[in-house]
Amino acid sequence: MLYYLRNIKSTVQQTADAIAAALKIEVEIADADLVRVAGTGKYKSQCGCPMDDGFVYRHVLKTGEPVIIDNPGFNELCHPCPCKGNCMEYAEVAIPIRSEDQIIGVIGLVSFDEEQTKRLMDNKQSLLLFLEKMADLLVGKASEIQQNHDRDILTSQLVTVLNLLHDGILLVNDQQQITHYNTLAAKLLDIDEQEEQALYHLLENKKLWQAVERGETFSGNIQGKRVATQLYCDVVPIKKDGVIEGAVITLRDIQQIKKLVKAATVNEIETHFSQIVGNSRKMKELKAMALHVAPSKATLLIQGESGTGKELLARAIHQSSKRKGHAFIAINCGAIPENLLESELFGYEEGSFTGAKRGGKIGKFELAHNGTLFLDEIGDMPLHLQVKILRVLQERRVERIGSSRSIPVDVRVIAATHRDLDNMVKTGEFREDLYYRLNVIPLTIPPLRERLEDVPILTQFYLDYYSVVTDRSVSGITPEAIEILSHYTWPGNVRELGNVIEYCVTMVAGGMITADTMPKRIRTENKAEIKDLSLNLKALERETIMRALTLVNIDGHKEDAAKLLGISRASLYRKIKEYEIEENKTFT
Ligand SMILES: Nc1ncnc2c1ncn2[C@@H]1O[C@H](COP(=O)(O)OP(=O)(O)OP(=O)(O)O)[C@@H](O)[C@H]1O
Repeated sequence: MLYYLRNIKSTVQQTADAIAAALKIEVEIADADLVRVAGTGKYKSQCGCPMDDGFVYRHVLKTGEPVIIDNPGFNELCHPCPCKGNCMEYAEVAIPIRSEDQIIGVIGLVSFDEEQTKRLMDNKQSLLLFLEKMADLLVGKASEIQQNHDRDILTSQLVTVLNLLHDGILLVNDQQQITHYNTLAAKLLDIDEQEEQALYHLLENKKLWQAVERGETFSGNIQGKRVATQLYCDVVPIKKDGVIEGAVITLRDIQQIKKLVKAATVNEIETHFSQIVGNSRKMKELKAMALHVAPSKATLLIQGESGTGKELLARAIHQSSKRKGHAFIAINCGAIPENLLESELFGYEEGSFTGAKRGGKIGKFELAHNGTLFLDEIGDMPLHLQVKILRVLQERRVERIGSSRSIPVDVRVIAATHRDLDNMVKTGEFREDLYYRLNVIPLTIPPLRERLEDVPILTQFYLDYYSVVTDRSVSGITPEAIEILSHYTWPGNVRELGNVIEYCVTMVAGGMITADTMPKRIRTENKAEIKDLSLNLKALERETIMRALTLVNIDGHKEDAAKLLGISRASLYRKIKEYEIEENKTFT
């Protein structure tokens, strides 16, 4: 590292004065750029000036060797000097100021009379040793100043970085004293910068204090002592060569975390009952029922086939409840591997299992505090987790994996499934106690095939939606196409209908949706269905006619049979012929 004598000007001057006083001789000290940094006697007034004719010093700086000149003007170093022959100096000693492998300056002693010259020349060797010691002192001081300066810069860089962070940061020493904190920590904990700060003055939690003292990690909710705010803290110990030096504590305002969660879950998808499309009697009844139970605290179970809108209904219920200002957290129990599901739901403490994240993890129950937790596909929940869910529902507290601390949670659970839970209880696949707990208010969404009258309105809804989303307007849909949609069985329910309309809107691009532009499977199933239906109708008609003939006891009473059937005698004869009914057969 390169040190600069100009950074320790006053120390350099004090050193020059001390040498001059001790040796009664003039002293000048130059830096590596040949600028006089300090001087005594007649040189004092020339400090800060470049030494243009410092041929001797230039040589010392270049070679790193001391120089003694006892015959100024005759020494070969004096040859280029313009003052050669008029030199006022009697003798000179110059030694390098060396820092590691660099020369950072020169100390020069100059005599201006015989007496000074004698003193200089008689004690050459001890003088050189003395000057070397002085040079070392200057290097030591320069390095100390430079290191302080570098440390100050590093500190202010760190402070800037710390203050840019979105977490509060406390640095604590091994005595639990706070040595540094950023502005957010000062705000979160109400730190008074005049006071000396001990950790226990600011944060109320023995486990946290112990973790710092023992050099252990810690994560958890903590109450600030001077503020009402609940904080989420992480402690990471600082150790050097195995010795505890202190810790870094990060602080997050729990309300802020919740706001972020809410922003990510609520604002984006606010769902209202008006968004649940459907005017069929069954849907009207369902929506009325759901609207009625929405404000209550009751746990709900929504049953229905895939794609019938279970999550949509759950969101609408949340939005119509007092919890709407808080998070709606959805988790699909069937889509998460069994070994991860538990930690997703309940969270875990740091170090509770191999692979656990540093700082632990907040579970969905905690995230949904004050809000709604939507447990989709609850029928896929493993039995051992069903027990844990039941416990949370009963005790309204949750325990993270690896923690004995139970955290109070106020969560409304809405569960959903496409499976027959009633039957699963009978076969032992679903716990009866949990089933009854969840099924306080059951809501069943009918499959689309049981409310085909909703197909036209849903079709229009998706036509409008996908015209906007795909930016391709459609001029309309033919009655025949609507007819086909209305006769399809919709195994994938509303989701499938939405997909079909998206396909049509994309395919026709500005034109009319017709039967021919429908996906093939919809058209083919439909034709087969219509054929089936007409065959069924014919079979039914044949059977009814045969029953009527039996009732009136066949022979001679065809008129009565026609009356019973509400058709003319001629029609009855035509149909007997058409259906090849054997007239003399007795029908029982
Ligand atoms: N009545 C409806 N009105 C408007 N959109 C609906 C309706 N029902 C369902 N949808 C839409 O259909 C899609 C599927 O709905 P949702 O995810 O709520 O169904 P689900 O029953 O939860 O399905 P799964 O059981 O497969 O998760 C969503 O895009 C949803 O917006």
